[in-house]
Amino acid sequence: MSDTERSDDRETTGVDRDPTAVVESVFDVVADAAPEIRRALPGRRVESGADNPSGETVMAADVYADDLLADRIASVEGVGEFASEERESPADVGDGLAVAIDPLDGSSNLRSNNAMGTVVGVYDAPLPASGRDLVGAGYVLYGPITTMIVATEDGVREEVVETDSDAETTGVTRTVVEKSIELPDDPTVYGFGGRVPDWPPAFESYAREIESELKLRYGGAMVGDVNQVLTYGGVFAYPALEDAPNGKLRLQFEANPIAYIIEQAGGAASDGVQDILDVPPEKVHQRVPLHVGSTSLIDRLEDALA
Ligand SMILES: O=P(O)(O)OC[C@H]1O[C@](O)(COP(=O)(O)O)[C@@H](O)[C@@H]1O
Ligand SMILES: [Mg+2]
Ligand SMILES: [Mg+2]
Repeated sequence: MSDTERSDDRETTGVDRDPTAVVESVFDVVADAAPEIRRALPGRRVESGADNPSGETVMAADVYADDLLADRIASVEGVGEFASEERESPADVGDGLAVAIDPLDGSSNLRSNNAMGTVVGVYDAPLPASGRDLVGAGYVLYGPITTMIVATEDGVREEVVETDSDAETTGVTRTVVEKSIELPDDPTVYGFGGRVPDWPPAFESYAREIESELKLRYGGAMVGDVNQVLTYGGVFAYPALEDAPNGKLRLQFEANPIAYIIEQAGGAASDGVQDILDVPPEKVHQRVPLHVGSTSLIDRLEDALA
């Protein structure tokens, strides 16, 4: 397990309630909302007409998931700040920890009916925060089965999330199916985002080596692609591109939570030079190149990009 200790000179949120309980309450909210979000998808595979703060098209399902989670997370005792990929600025919602979400990750997969997810990071610091301030992170994967990966300082677990009734908010059952996930020793899969002609030459050379060793698994939703790496070992990247040196994914909502999860499972995460968790937070919607997976493959990536 990697060292995710925070240094003492950074600002904390000064949360009153036991932070561990707050984190689990946030996970409860996200898990309880998952079946509702899943049920809401069929009629919301269309554009909402708005762009988000990153300048991307917002789908109707993005709006639905964002509204639902914003209200419920803001009501959790011990949550003081709420931010979303879909909202310009963080909202002050009381005293306590800061929660950052990607309400629907991979929503361009709605039309083609492929995997999507919900990502959440809980920080003990005002946003934008360092990944070292994360006290928990997780994601829901809306695949053939709805699963949730939850990471805390105690490790990483996988739950299956099910409903046993058609009721809107009742009947959600969570079953832990993996108590302590560790990346497998022998990596087998890789998935890299962006168009190949847009990759910087050093990344392309690395990719050529990796594709001769591992099997390609790329589905266009970070959560789905990262879950393949968590399950089988390997490497996922949305790298720097020639015309987008910071890549596509957002530090607060996507890269930090995923890096925390993968590192707690014994893997590594890098922006190409340094651990993602050490990337200085500058803006809420800041983008960062993301490379995560088996430690040996991330070490090689950093050597290749040096
Ligand atoms: O369509 P591309 O360029 O392959 O990008 C896919 C990447 O963009 C994302 O969809 C961005 O996330 P959002 O859907 O939350 O904006 C990631 O899930 C995924 O890794
Ligand atoms: Mg996303
Ligand atoms: Mg999203």
